[in-house]
Amino acid sequence: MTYLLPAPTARPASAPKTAYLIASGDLRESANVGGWPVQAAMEADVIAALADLGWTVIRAHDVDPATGHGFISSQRMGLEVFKNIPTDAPLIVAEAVWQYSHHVLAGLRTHEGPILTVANFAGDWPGLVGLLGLNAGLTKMDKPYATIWSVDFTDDWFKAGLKEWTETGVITHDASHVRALPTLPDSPEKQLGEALAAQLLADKAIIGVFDEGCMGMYNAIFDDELLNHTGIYKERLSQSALYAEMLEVTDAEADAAYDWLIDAGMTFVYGEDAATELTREQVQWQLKMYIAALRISDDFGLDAVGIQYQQGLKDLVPASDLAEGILNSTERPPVFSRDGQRELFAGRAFPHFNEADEGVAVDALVTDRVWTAMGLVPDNTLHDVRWGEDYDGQFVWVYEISGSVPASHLGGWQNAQGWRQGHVFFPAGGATINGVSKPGEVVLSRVFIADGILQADIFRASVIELPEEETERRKQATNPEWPIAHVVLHGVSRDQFMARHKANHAQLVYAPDAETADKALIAKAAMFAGMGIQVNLVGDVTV
Ligand SMILES: C[C@H](O)[C@@H](O)[C@@H](O)C(=O)CO
Repeated sequence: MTYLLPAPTARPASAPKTAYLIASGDLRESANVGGWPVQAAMEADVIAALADLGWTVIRAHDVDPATGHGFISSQRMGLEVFKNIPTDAPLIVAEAVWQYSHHVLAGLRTHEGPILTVANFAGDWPGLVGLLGLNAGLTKMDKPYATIWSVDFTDDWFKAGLKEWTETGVITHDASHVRALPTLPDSPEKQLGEALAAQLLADKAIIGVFDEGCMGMYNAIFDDELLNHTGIYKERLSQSALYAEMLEVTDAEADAAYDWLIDAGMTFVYGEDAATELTREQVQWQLKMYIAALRISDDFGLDAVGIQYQQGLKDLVPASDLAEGILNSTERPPVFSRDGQRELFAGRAFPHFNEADEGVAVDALVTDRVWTAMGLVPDNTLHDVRWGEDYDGQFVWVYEISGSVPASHLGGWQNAQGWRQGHVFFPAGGATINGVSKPGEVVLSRVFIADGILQADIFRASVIELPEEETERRKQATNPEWPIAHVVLHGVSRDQFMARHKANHAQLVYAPDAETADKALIAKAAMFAGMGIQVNLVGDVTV
């Protein structure tokens, strides 16, 4: 018997001083088309910088005349593109937009040549967010890569880094700001963190995930075999069930939640045209989602919940952000059981992890428990690490999540404005919780997978106030409909942060003052460590 054996795919041979370039994109064609001009300009800059070093760049996939953009827009397309790349060729992944990492991770996993990820340090599209998400995915996969970024690709730091990559396949970054958590001296905070960890390990907790794997964020999927050792288990839920539950919520119940928000001072910027403007009907669906999410959380005895939204639900109902920000707020409209007899999770925030990011789930749950036990307001949120620039001699980050923060971060519901989500990302609209995060002392963190284990980076920062014109400039330079925080990291430079951070998100929680923030950080670090998570202190941290 003879069988017809598949012939191995013929790939081109690599050539000296020649790199291939690919660009991972969004699944939403509106975002790919919108972001393409910025991507094309960035790629030209990168190619010019390599030409100065005597290198040639071959783009491994063309601009598609049908769509008008040159992004890899699905995992399948990624597989096809990789068939045209020599397995040992130097490979550049260039990103000026938010991208779905899984479009390219399959190809990158088996690529044998040196890999460089590069982004423009710019705010107009979430390219830095995309870069950080991709790097975190590669880190989780244990795949070596080099990474770099630049405002205009002409600065000496960028040029030196690029040269190093062409010569060695790596780029060395300064990691002197990171240290392992030392043995903590005994303190009430250490004891609290350890006791909370022991309780979690013994009694266990459940995070409810409405559809895992949002927007290609491989880094945000935590394998059960790693997660369960921390005491946390997943309840896998379907967004279809959430939608079905939303249909059961009455208008009167959603109206009551709306009236609560209005009484608390929230305002909404309404228009007429639902295709591009916010309508009361969109908000009604968002409030039904809020109520439905809490009812399902009650049904399953959840300790935290995450809604993916961005695939599936985005074509069905308005954005999840309003519901998410309300859930993460201690002060929120009451929600009752279906029979109206019991108020659900009364008097407390219910931790929600946006974009079903399971690193955020672990962090939100821990933060909620530590801050609550210390008598502090536990309201916490993820932010996209979006961009930043110097202001008045210090680097001020733009932390900006795509739609929601707890209202307390804005100083209260009276400072929260519902703006319509942009139609490029959110066709069905819905209100954001827009505003400017109040100045104050914060603890930042990120739980991530590296070296095959769960790790947590934990660091201190201040949210500062900037003049109104500067805030407005930063909002207009990014997405003005999204809430912004002006973040100054303690003892961490821009490039140290970019090189080290292994996620597109960072978790942020306030403390009333610096001393309390330092103490709460210790309790949080002790709890993470007690859960078996490797803790790293980043920047100036007092322990
Ligand atoms: C709408 C956009 O895709 C955003 O959702 C994206 O930038 C992220 O939030 C990624 O974390």
